[in-house]
Amino acid sequence: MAVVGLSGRLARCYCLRAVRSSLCVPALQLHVSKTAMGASQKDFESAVNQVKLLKKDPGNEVKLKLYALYKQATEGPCNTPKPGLFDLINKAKWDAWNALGNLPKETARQNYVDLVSGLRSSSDSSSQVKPEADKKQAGYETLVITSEDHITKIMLNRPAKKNALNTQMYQEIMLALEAASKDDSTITVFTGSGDYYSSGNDLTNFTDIPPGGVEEKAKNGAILLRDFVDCFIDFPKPLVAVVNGPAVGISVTILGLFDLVYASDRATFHTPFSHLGQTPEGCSSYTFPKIMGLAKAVEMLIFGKKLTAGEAYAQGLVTEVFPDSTFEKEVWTRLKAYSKLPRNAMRISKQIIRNHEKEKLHAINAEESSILQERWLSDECVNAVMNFLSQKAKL
Ligand SMILES: CCCCCCCCCCC/C=C/C(=O)SCCNC(=O)CCNC(=O)[C@H](O)C(C)(C)COP(=O)(O)OP(=O)(O)OC[C@H]1O[C@@H](n2cnc3c(N)ncnc32)[C@H](O)[C@@H]1OP(=O)(O)O
Repeated sequence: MAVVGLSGRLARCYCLRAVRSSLCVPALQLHVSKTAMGASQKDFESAVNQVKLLKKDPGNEVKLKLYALYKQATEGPCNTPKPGLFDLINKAKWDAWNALGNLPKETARQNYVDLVSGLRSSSDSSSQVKPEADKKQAGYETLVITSEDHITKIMLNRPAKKNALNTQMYQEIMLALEAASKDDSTITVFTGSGDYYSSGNDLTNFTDIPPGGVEEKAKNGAILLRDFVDCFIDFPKPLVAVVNGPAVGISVTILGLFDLVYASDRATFHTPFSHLGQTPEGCSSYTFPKIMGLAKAVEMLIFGKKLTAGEAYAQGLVTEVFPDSTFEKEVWTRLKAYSKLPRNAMRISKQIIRNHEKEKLHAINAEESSILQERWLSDECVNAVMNFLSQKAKL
C-alpha cells in the first residue's frame, strides 16, 4: 500500500488527503502528560516534529505504523467505522490502527518516539550515501520505482496481466507522480515490465460491485479516472513514455499528455473503445485530433484502428521509434543525457508550453469521465466486458 503526502492541485488525487494530515500532525493537538515509564509529551511532540524533517522517505509501511501509533497515543484504541472496500488508503490506515488493539496510550507514545528515533539515525547515516545511488522505492505493489541519474522511472509491473491497470495501480501511479513531482529528479519516465507496455484498464475492475450497486461503482470509477488523468495534466516535470511493447486503451490515450514518447518498433497503439461500448478518455478526444488531425483521430478513437509504432510516429503521437534490439540502450543513453539539463529551465519551459491548455484539459477530462460513468452502465459496455471475462475474448 502506497501512502505519501499531497499538495496543490495534485491533492485531488484519490482520497489521500487524510494521510497527509495524519502524518503531519500538529503538535498542539497533543494532550498527553509525562509518565514515569514512558516518553513525555515533549518527547512525543518533538518526535512528531522530527518526522516532518526526515531526509529520507521512510516508506509507506513505516508511515502507516507511525500513523497508527500516533492515533493510538492521542485517541486510544480504534473506534471509528471501517472504511469501505474501495477506500484503499483509509482502509489501510484503519487496519494499521485497529491492529494495535488495546495497546495503552503511553506505550503507543513510547513506541512512536522509539520508531522516530530509529528512523532519524538511519536517515542520518543514509544521507552520507551518494544521493544519486540507484534505489528502488518500497511500498508499491504494482509498480517498480527507481531513481538514478536524476531520472525517476515508474515501471508498470503486472507483466502476467500485460500490465493492465487495476484500481490499485491507478492509485499507486497517482502517488508515484506526486512523489516524483517533489523529488530531486529532473525527468520522470513511465515504462512497462515484460512484453507489454500496458493492456489498459483491467477489465476485472468491473467485477467488484460495492454495496451501493453498479451506479456507485460507475461513480467511483469516474472519480478515479478523473483524478488519475488530472495528475498527468498537472505533472510539472518533463514526462517521458518508454513504450516497450503494445499499448492499449488508457495507456495510449494519456500519451497525449506526455512530453516525449519513445517506442520500440514492436509497440502498437490501440484504443478499441467502441468495441468495448466505451468512449475516449485521458483527454484524447481533444489531444488526438490536435496531434494527428481529425481524420486519423477518428480512425483510432471511434473505429479502433490499431497503429504500428511507425504509424504512430507518422501521426505525431510518438516522438521516435527505435529497433527493439537496441531500444533500451538507445533510449536510456538519450534520457541520461537529457536528465543533466538544468532542472528549472526544463520545468519552466514545460509550464510555458502546457499552461495555456491546463484548464481546458481539466474540463475535458471531467466531461470524458462523466460520459464514461454513463457508458459503463450501458448494455453495450456490460456485454463487451462480460464477453472478455467469460470467454476471454481478445481484442
Ligand atoms: C465501472 C468500473 C470502473 C473501474 C475503474 C475505471 C478506471 C478508469 C478506466 C478508464 C477507461 C479505460 C479504458 C481502457 O483502457 S479500454 C482497454 C481495455 N483493455 C482491453 O480491452 C484489453 C483486454 N485484453 C486483451 O484483449 C488481451 O489480453 C491482450 C490482447 C491485451 C493480450 O492478449 P495475449 O493473448 O497476448 O495475452 P492474454 O490475453 O493471455 O493475457 C495474459 C493475462 O492477462 C490478462 N489481461 C490482459 N489484459 C487484461 C485487461 N485489460 N484486463 C484484465 N485482464 C487482462 C488476461 O486475461 C490473461 O489473464 P490469465 O492469464 O489469468 O488468463
